Amino acid sequence: MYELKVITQFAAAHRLDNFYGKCEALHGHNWKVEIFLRADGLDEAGLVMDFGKIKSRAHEILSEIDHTFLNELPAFKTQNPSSENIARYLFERLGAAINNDRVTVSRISVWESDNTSASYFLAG
Ligand SMILES: Nc1nc2c(c(=O)[nH]1)N=C([C@H](O)[C@H](O)COP(=O)(O)OP(=O)(O)OP(=O)(O)O)CN2
Ligand SMILES: [Zn+2]
Repeated sequence: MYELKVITQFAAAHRLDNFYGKCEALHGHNWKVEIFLRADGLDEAGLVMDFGKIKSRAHEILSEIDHTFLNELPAFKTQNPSSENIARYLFERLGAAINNDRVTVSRISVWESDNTSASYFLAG
């Protein structure tokens, strides 16, 4: 099994409803995003997938949330833009854009700070 990791980032504002603490208030983060891909085999170039293609797909999707107020986006109208929900959202969006019969987005980790992250990943 092969695994790739691409690190990217976005900046956005959010607040957490039903959270009784300072994160109820509007504030922002520079989120670091780790994208993990897995494949059993390689393509004819010996790659899981071109890093450039992964970065390009990620840029397209992250540009929709970069420098936004996450709570106002359709994806987060009915669920808090917590790091957990952002990780699942990006897992689903990037999976739809990248997965093929050989390659799978296997994990997304989003880091709100140097010390705190949340991940969504394929079980098993
Ligand atoms: N499991 C989660 N916990 C928290 C999330 C989250 O997305 N998932 N988010 C927050 C807030 O977004 C908040 O901005 C971060 O809070 P916190 O780490 O407590 O605050 P600081 O970055 O200021 O760090 P300190 O060093 O503790 O001051 C909260 N929790
Ligand atoms: Zn926050």
